[in-house]
Amino acid sequence: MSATIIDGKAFAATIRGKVGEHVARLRETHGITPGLAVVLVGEDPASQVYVRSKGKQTIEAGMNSYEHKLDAGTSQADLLALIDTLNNDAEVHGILVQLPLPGHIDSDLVINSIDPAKDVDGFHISNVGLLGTGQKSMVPCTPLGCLMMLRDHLGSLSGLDAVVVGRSNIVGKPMAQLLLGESCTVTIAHSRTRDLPDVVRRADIVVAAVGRPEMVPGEWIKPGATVIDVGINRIDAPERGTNEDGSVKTRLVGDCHFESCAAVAGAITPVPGGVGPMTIACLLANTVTACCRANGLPEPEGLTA
Ligand SMILES: NC(=O)C1=CN([C@@H]2O[C@H](COP(=O)(O)OP(=O)(O)OC[C@H]3O[C@@H](n4cnc5c(N)ncnc54)[C@H](OP(=O)(O)O)[C@@H]3O)[C@@H](O)[C@H]2O)C=CC1
Ligand SMILES: Nc1nc(=O)c2c([nH]1)NC[C@@H]1CN(c3ccc(C(=O)N[C@@H](CCC(=O)O)C(=O)O)cc3)C=[N+]21
Repeated sequence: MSATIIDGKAFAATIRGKVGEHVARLRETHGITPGLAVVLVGEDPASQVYVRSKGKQTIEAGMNSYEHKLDAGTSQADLLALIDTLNNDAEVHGILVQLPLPGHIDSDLVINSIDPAKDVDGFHISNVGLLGTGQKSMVPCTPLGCLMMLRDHLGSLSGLDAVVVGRSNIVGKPMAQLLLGESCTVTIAHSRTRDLPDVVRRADIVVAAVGRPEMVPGEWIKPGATVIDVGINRIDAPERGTNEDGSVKTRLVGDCHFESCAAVAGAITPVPGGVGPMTIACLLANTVTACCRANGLPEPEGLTA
Protein backbone atom coordinates (compact mmCIF):
# COMPACT_ATOMS: atom_id res chain seq x y z
CA MET A 1 0.00 0.00 0.00
CA SER A 2 1.42 3.36 -0.98
CA ALA A 3 -1.34 5.92 -0.41
CA THR A 4 -1.42 8.35 2.47
CA ILE A 5 -4.52 7.62 4.56
CA ILE A 6 -6.46 10.84 5.10
CA ASP A 7 -7.63 10.60 8.70
CA GLY A 8 -11.12 12.11 8.63
CA LYS A 9 -11.77 11.06 12.20
CA ALA A 10 -8.81 13.05 13.52
CA PHE A 11 -9.51 16.02 11.21
CA ALA A 12 -13.14 16.05 12.40
CA ALA A 13 -12.00 16.10 16.03
CA THR A 14 -9.86 19.18 15.26
CA ILE A 15 -12.83 20.93 13.66
CA ARG A 16 -15.08 20.06 16.58
CA GLY A 17 -12.40 21.52 18.87
CA LYS A 18 -12.48 24.81 16.90
CA VAL A 19 -16.27 24.78 16.99
CA GLY A 20 -16.16 24.28 20.76
CA GLU A 21 -13.78 27.23 21.21
CA HIS A 22 -16.01 29.48 19.15
CA VAL A 23 -19.09 28.37 21.05
CA ALA A 24 -17.38 29.15 24.38
CA ARG A 25 -16.41 32.62 23.11
CA LEU A 26 -19.97 33.30 21.92
CA ARG A 27 -21.28 32.42 25.33
CA GLU A 28 -18.69 34.43 27.27
CA THR A 29 -18.77 37.58 25.19
CA HIS A 30 -22.36 37.65 23.95
CA GLY A 31 -24.31 35.24 26.16
CA ILE A 32 -25.41 33.30 23.07
CA THR A 33 -25.50 29.50 22.75
CA PRO A 34 -25.96 28.07 19.25
CA GLY A 35 -28.79 25.56 18.98
CA LEU A 36 -29.32 22.74 16.45
CA ALA A 37 -32.68 21.05 15.92
CA VAL A 38 -32.66 17.62 14.27
CA VAL A 39 -35.92 16.18 13.01
CA LEU A 40 -36.24 12.44 12.42
CA VAL A 41 -39.38 10.95 10.93
CA GLY A 42 -39.67 7.17 11.30
CA GLU A 43 -37.38 4.52 12.73
CA ASP A 44 -34.76 3.79 10.09
CA PRO A 45 -31.95 2.18 12.19
CA ALA A 46 -29.09 3.90 10.30
CA SER A 47 -30.80 7.31 10.63
CA GLN A 48 -31.26 6.71 14.34
CA VAL A 49 -27.52 6.05 14.71
CA TYR A 50 -26.63 9.28 12.86
CA VAL A 51 -29.14 11.38 14.77
CA ARG A 52 -27.83 10.05 18.08
CA SER A 53 -24.23 10.84 17.23
CA LYS A 54 -25.18 14.32 15.93
CA GLY A 55 -26.96 15.08 19.21
CA LYS A 56 -24.05 13.80 21.31
CA GLN A 57 -21.45 15.80 19.39
CA THR A 58 -23.60 18.94 19.42
CA ILE A 59 -23.72 18.83 23.21
CA GLU A 60 -20.00 18.01 23.49
CA ALA A 61 -19.27 21.18 21.50
CA GLY A 62 -21.23 23.18 24.09
CA MET A 63 -24.28 23.82 21.91
CA ASN A 64 -27.94 23.11 22.55
CA SER A 65 -29.38 20.05 20.81
CA TYR A 66 -33.10 19.68 20.17
CA GLU A 67 -34.20 16.29 18.89
CA HIS A 68 -37.65 15.84 17.41
CA LYS A 69 -38.53 12.20 16.78
CA LEU A 70 -41.81 11.79 14.93
CA ASP A 71 -43.41 8.47 14.10
CA ALA A 72 -43.33 7.15 10.55
CA GLY A 73 -47.00 7.98 9.97
CA THR A 74 -46.63 11.69 10.78
CA SER A 75 -48.53 13.80 8.26
CA GLN A 76 -46.76 16.25 6.00
CA ALA A 77 -48.87 19.05 7.51
CA ASP A 78 -47.67 18.20 11.04
CA LEU A 79 -44.06 18.11 9.87
CA LEU A 80 -44.44 21.50 8.15
CA ALA A 81 -46.02 22.89 11.33
CA LEU A 82 -43.01 21.73 13.37
CA ILE A 83 -40.62 23.36 10.89
CA ASP A 84 -42.60 26.59 11.12
CA THR A 85 -42.23 26.52 14.90
CA LEU A 86 -38.48 25.90 14.63
CA ASN A 87 -38.12 28.66 12.00
CA ASN A 88 -39.63 31.08 14.51
CA ASP A 89 -37.69 29.86 17.54
CA ALA A 90 -34.83 32.28 18.25
CA GLU A 91 -32.97 29.61 20.26
CA VAL A 92 -32.74 27.40 17.17
CA HIS A 93 -30.02 28.49 14.72
CA GLY A 94 -29.84 25.32 12.66
CA ILE A 95 -32.51 22.89 11.44
CA LEU A 96 -31.77 19.48 9.92
CA VAL A 97 -34.49 17.17 8.66
CA GLN A 98 -32.96 13.72 8.39
CA LEU A 99 -33.35 12.16 4.93
CA PRO A 100 -34.77 10.02 3.49
CA LEU A 101 -38.32 10.93 4.59
CA PRO A 102 -41.21 8.42 4.37
CA GLY A 103 -42.76 8.13 0.91
CA HIS A 104 -45.97 10.03 1.70
CA ILE A 105 -43.98 13.21 2.41
CA ASP A 106 -42.71 15.55 -0.33
CA SER A 107 -39.04 16.01 0.65
CA ASP A 108 -38.47 19.02 -1.62
CA LEU A 109 -41.44 20.83 -0.16
CA VAL A 110 -40.27 20.12 3.39
CA ILE A 111 -36.68 21.19 2.75
CA ASN A 112 -37.80 24.38 1.02
CA SER A 113 -39.99 25.26 4.00
CA ILE A 114 -36.90 25.57 6.24
CA ASP A 115 -35.69 29.16 6.76
CA PRO A 116 -32.64 29.26 4.41
CA ALA A 117 -30.65 31.02 7.14
CA LYS A 118 -31.21 27.98 9.40
CA ASP A 119 -30.72 25.39 6.63
CA VAL A 120 -27.47 23.93 8.00
CA ASP A 121 -27.70 21.06 5.46
CA GLY A 122 -27.55 23.60 2.62
CA PHE A 123 -30.34 21.79 0.75
CA HIS A 124 -32.83 24.69 0.40
CA ILE A 125 -33.14 25.96 -3.19
CA SER A 126 -31.88 29.40 -2.11
CA ASN A 127 -28.68 27.91 -0.74
CA VAL A 128 -28.29 25.68 -3.80
CA GLY A 129 -28.64 28.76 -6.01
CA LEU A 130 -26.24 30.84 -3.93
CA LEU A 131 -23.62 28.07 -4.05
CA GLY A 132 -24.11 27.67 -7.80
CA THR A 133 -23.54 31.38 -8.38
CA GLY A 134 -20.56 31.60 -6.03
CA GLN A 135 -22.34 33.63 -3.35
CA LYS A 136 -22.21 33.20 0.40
CA SER A 137 -24.51 30.32 1.37
CA MET A 138 -24.92 27.38 3.69
CA VAL A 139 -22.73 24.66 2.15
CA PRO A 140 -23.87 21.00 2.37
CA CYS A 141 -21.93 19.23 5.12
CA THR A 142 -20.64 16.16 3.28
CA PRO A 143 -19.17 18.05 0.28
CA LEU A 144 -17.79 20.71 2.65
CA GLY A 145 -16.03 18.01 4.66
CA CYS A 146 -14.62 16.49 1.46
CA LEU A 147 -13.36 19.90 0.32
CA MET A 148 -11.68 20.59 3.65
CA MET A 149 -9.79 17.29 3.44
CA LEU A 150 -8.80 17.92 -0.20
CA ARG A 151 -7.50 21.41 0.57
CA ASP A 152 -5.65 20.17 3.62
CA HIS A 153 -3.98 17.42 1.63
CA LEU A 154 -3.36 19.12 -1.73
CA GLY A 155 -3.28 22.85 -0.99
CA SER A 156 -4.44 24.50 -4.20
CA LEU A 157 -6.82 22.44 -6.33
CA SER A 158 -6.61 24.88 -9.25
CA GLY A 159 -6.48 23.24 -12.67
CA LEU A 160 -6.78 19.67 -11.38
CA ASP A 161 -9.05 17.17 -13.12
CA ALA A 162 -11.80 16.13 -10.72
CA VAL A 163 -14.34 13.37 -11.31
CA VAL A 164 -17.38 13.11 -9.06
CA VAL A 165 -19.17 9.78 -9.40
CA GLY A 166 -22.80 10.37 -8.39
CA ARG A 167 -25.13 13.29 -9.10
CA SER A 168 -27.40 13.44 -6.05
CA ASN A 169 -28.58 16.78 -4.71
CA ILE A 170 -27.05 16.07 -1.33
CA VAL A 171 -23.55 14.97 -2.36
CA GLY A 172 -22.60 14.76 -6.05
CA LYS A 173 -23.96 18.05 -7.39
CA PRO A 174 -22.85 20.34 -4.54
CA MET A 175 -19.46 18.58 -4.50
CA ALA A 176 -19.04 19.38 -8.19
CA GLN A 177 -19.98 23.04 -7.53
CA LEU A 178 -17.38 23.33 -4.78
CA LEU A 179 -14.67 21.77 -6.97
CA LEU A 180 -15.59 24.13 -9.80
CA GLY A 181 -15.29 26.97 -7.30
CA GLU A 182 -11.73 25.75 -6.61
CA SER A 183 -11.02 25.94 -10.36
CA CYS A 184 -10.90 22.20 -10.96
CA THR A 185 -11.96 20.83 -14.32
CA VAL A 186 -14.99 18.91 -13.16
CA THR A 187 -16.70 15.85 -14.63
CA ILE A 188 -19.85 14.49 -13.04
CA ALA A 189 -20.38 10.78 -13.76
CA HIS A 190 -23.51 8.75 -13.03
CA SER A 191 -25.28 5.51 -13.90
CA ARG A 192 -25.57 6.43 -17.60
CA THR A 193 -21.95 7.47 -18.01
CA ARG A 194 -20.19 5.57 -20.80
CA ASP A 195 -16.75 4.11 -20.11
CA LEU A 196 -16.75 5.02 -16.42
CA PRO A 197 -13.33 3.37 -15.85
CA ASP A 198 -11.77 5.62 -18.51
CA VAL A 199 -13.48 8.72 -17.11
CA VAL A 200 -12.25 7.97 -13.59
CA ARG A 201 -8.74 7.19 -14.89
CA ARG A 202 -8.33 10.81 -16.04
CA ALA A 203 -8.93 12.20 -12.57
CA ASP A 204 -6.41 13.77 -10.21
CA ILE A 205 -9.27 13.86 -7.70
CA VAL A 206 -11.92 11.13 -7.49
CA VAL A 207 -14.97 11.64 -5.28
CA ALA A 208 -17.09 8.49 -5.16
CA ALA A 209 -20.69 9.00 -3.94
CA VAL A 210 -22.61 6.15 -5.47
CA GLY A 211 -23.87 3.85 -2.73
CA ARG A 212 -22.46 0.68 -4.30
CA PRO A 213 -20.10 -1.31 -2.08
CA GLU A 214 -16.49 -1.30 -3.33
CA MET A 215 -17.56 -0.44 -6.88
CA VAL A 216 -14.42 1.52 -7.81
CA PRO A 217 -11.37 -0.78 -8.13
CA GLY A 218 -7.74 0.29 -8.02
CA GLU A 219 -7.44 -0.35 -11.79
CA TRP A 220 -9.60 2.73 -12.40
CA ILE A 221 -7.37 5.05 -10.36
CA LYS A 222 -4.65 7.18 -11.91
CA PRO A 223 -1.41 6.61 -10.00
CA GLY A 224 -1.01 9.29 -7.35
CA ALA A 225 -4.63 10.51 -7.50
CA THR A 226 -6.49 11.62 -4.37
CA VAL A 227 -9.51 9.44 -3.64
CA ILE A 228 -12.38 10.65 -1.47
CA ASP A 229 -14.75 7.80 -0.65
CA VAL A 230 -18.17 9.10 0.43
CA GLY A 231 -19.95 5.75 0.30
CA ILE A 232 -21.32 4.20 3.47
CA ASN A 233 -22.42 0.65 2.75
CA ARG A 234 -23.16 -2.01 5.32
CA ILE A 235 -22.35 -5.47 3.99
CA ASP A 236 -22.49 -8.96 5.50
CA ALA A 237 -19.26 -10.04 7.15
CA PRO A 238 -19.67 -13.75 7.87
CA GLU A 239 -15.96 -13.90 8.77
CA ARG A 240 -16.88 -11.89 11.88
CA GLY A 241 -19.34 -14.55 13.05
CA THR A 242 -22.95 -14.10 14.11
CA ASN A 243 -24.90 -11.86 16.48
CA GLU A 244 -26.81 -13.13 19.52
CA ASP A 245 -30.00 -13.36 17.44
CA GLY A 246 -28.24 -15.62 14.92
CA SER A 247 -27.99 -12.94 12.19
CA VAL A 248 -24.65 -12.59 10.45
CA LYS A 249 -22.38 -9.71 11.55
CA THR A 250 -21.86 -6.79 9.19
CA ARG A 251 -19.18 -4.22 8.40
CA LEU A 252 -19.02 -0.84 6.69
CA VAL A 253 -17.34 -0.40 3.33
CA GLY A 254 -17.10 2.54 0.97
CA ASP A 255 -17.81 2.88 -2.74
CA CYS A 256 -14.11 2.28 -3.46
CA HIS A 257 -12.29 -1.00 -3.06
CA PHE A 258 -9.95 0.24 -0.36
CA GLU A 259 -7.00 -2.15 -0.68
CA SER A 260 -6.63 -1.95 -4.45
CA CYS A 261 -7.26 1.82 -4.58
CA ALA A 262 -4.79 2.49 -1.77
CA ALA A 263 -2.15 0.60 -3.74
CA VAL A 264 -2.21 3.17 -6.58
CA ALA A 265 -3.66 6.36 -5.12
CA GLY A 266 -1.55 9.14 -3.64
CA ALA A 267 -4.04 9.55 -0.81
CA ILE A 268 -7.36 8.02 0.16
CA THR A 269 -10.04 8.42 2.82
CA PRO A 270 -11.00 5.25 4.72
CA VAL A 271 -14.53 4.01 5.52
CA PRO A 272 -15.31 4.24 8.37
CA GLY A 273 -13.24 7.13 9.70
CA GLY A 274 -13.12 9.31 6.58
CA VAL A 275 -15.92 11.45 5.20
CA GLY A 276 -18.56 10.36 7.75
CA PRO A 277 -17.08 12.04 10.84
CA MET A 278 -16.28 15.15 8.75
CA THR A 279 -19.95 15.43 7.77
CA ILE A 280 -21.03 15.73 11.39
CA ALA A 281 -18.18 18.13 12.25
CA CYS A 282 -19.25 20.36 9.33
CA LEU A 283 -22.85 20.26 10.54
CA LEU A 284 -21.68 21.68 13.88
CA ALA A 285 -19.54 24.24 12.05
CA ASN A 286 -22.51 25.31 9.91
CA THR A 287 -24.63 25.71 13.04
CA VAL A 288 -22.07 28.09 14.58
CA THR A 289 -21.85 29.98 11.28
CA ALA A 290 -25.65 30.28 11.12
CA CYS A 291 -25.74 31.51 14.71
CA CYS A 292 -23.08 34.17 14.04
CA ARG A 293 -24.88 35.38 10.90
CA ALA A 294 -28.22 35.50 12.74
CA ASN A 295 -26.65 37.72 15.39
CA GLY A 296 -24.66 39.95 13.02
CA LEU A 297 -21.38 38.66 14.45
CA PRO A 298 -18.19 37.84 12.53
CA GLU A 299 -18.12 34.28 11.24
CA PRO A 300 -15.76 31.68 12.67
CA GLU A 301 -12.57 31.41 10.64
CA GLY A 302 -11.60 28.13 8.97
CA LEU A 303 -15.04 26.60 9.39
CA THR A 304 -16.69 27.80 6.17
CA ALA A 305 -16.02 27.01 2.51
N1 LIG B 1 -20.26 9.92 4.54
C1 LIG B 1 -21.34 10.67 4.59
O1 LIG B 1 -21.40 11.58 5.38
C2 LIG B 1 -22.45 10.45 3.65
C3 LIG B 1 -22.44 9.30 2.91
N2 LIG B 1 -23.41 9.06 2.00
C4 LIG B 1 -23.27 7.84 1.21
O2 LIG B 1 -22.83 8.20 -0.09
C5 LIG B 1 -23.39 7.32 -1.05
C6 LIG B 1 -24.16 8.12 -2.07
O3 LIG B 1 -25.21 8.79 -1.43
P1 LIG B 1 -26.29 9.67 -2.24
O4 LIG B 1 -25.59 10.67 -3.07
O5 LIG B 1 -27.29 10.10 -1.27
O6 LIG B 1 -26.91 8.51 -3.18
P2 LIG B 1 -28.00 8.52 -4.32
O7 LIG B 1 -28.53 7.14 -4.37
O8 LIG B 1 -28.93 9.66 -4.17
O9 LIG B 1 -27.15 8.80 -5.65
C7 LIG B 1 -26.28 7.83 -6.16
C8 LIG B 1 -25.68 8.31 -7.45
O10 LIG B 1 -24.81 7.29 -7.92
C9 LIG B 1 -25.09 7.05 -9.29
N3 LIG B 1 -24.87 5.64 -9.62
C10 LIG B 1 -25.57 4.57 -9.22
N4 LIG B 1 -25.08 3.46 -9.75
C11 LIG B 1 -24.04 3.83 -10.51
C12 LIG B 1 -23.12 3.13 -11.33
N5 LIG B 1 -23.17 1.80 -11.47
N6 LIG B 1 -22.19 3.83 -11.98
C13 LIG B 1 -22.12 5.16 -11.84
N7 LIG B 1 -22.94 5.88 -11.09
C14 LIG B 1 -23.90 5.22 -10.42
C15 LIG B 1 -26.55 7.41 -9.48
O11 LIG B 1 -26.74 7.73 -10.84
P3 LIG B 1 -28.16 8.15 -11.47
O12 LIG B 1 -28.37 9.58 -11.02
O13 LIG B 1 -27.96 8.02 -12.92
O14 LIG B 1 -29.17 7.21 -10.88
C16 LIG B 1 -26.70 8.59 -8.54
O15 LIG B 1 -26.39 9.80 -9.18
C17 LIG B 1 -24.22 6.32 -0.26
O16 LIG B 1 -23.40 5.20 0.06
C18 LIG B 1 -24.54 7.07 1.02
O17 LIG B 1 -24.78 6.21 2.11
C19 LIG B 1 -24.41 9.97 1.76
C20 LIG B 1 -24.47 11.14 2.48
C21 LIG B 1 -23.50 11.44 3.51
N1 LIG C 1 -30.62 15.78 6.14
C1 LIG C 1 -29.61 14.91 6.10
N2 LIG C 1 -28.34 15.36 6.20
C2 LIG C 1 -27.29 14.47 6.18
O1 LIG C 1 -26.12 14.88 6.26
C3 LIG C 1 -27.57 13.08 6.05
C4 LIG C 1 -28.91 12.69 5.93
N3 LIG C 1 -29.90 13.61 5.95
N4 LIG C 1 -29.21 11.37 5.78
C5 LIG C 1 -28.20 10.34 5.79
C6 LIG C 1 -26.85 10.84 5.34
C7 LIG C 1 -25.70 9.99 5.81
N5 LIG C 1 -24.93 10.80 6.71
C8 LIG C 1 -23.85 10.35 7.46
C9 LIG C 1 -23.33 11.05 8.54
C10 LIG C 1 -22.32 10.55 9.32
C11 LIG C 1 -21.78 9.32 9.06
C12 LIG C 1 -20.71 8.77 9.95
O2 LIG C 1 -20.36 9.37 10.96
N6 LIG C 1 -20.14 7.60 9.64
C13 LIG C 1 -19.12 6.94 10.44
C14 LIG C 1 -19.55 5.53 10.80
C15 LIG C 1 -20.91 5.42 11.42
C16 LIG C 1 -21.34 3.97 11.63
O3 LIG C 1 -20.61 3.21 12.28
O4 LIG C 1 -22.43 3.61 11.14
C17 LIG C 1 -17.84 6.82 9.62
O5 LIG C 1 -17.91 6.85 8.39
O6 LIG C 1 -16.78 6.70 10.23
C18 LIG C 1 -22.24 8.61 7.98
C19 LIG C 1 -23.27 9.13 7.19
C20 LIG C 1 -25.50 12.02 6.79
N7 LIG C 1 -26.57 12.12 6.02
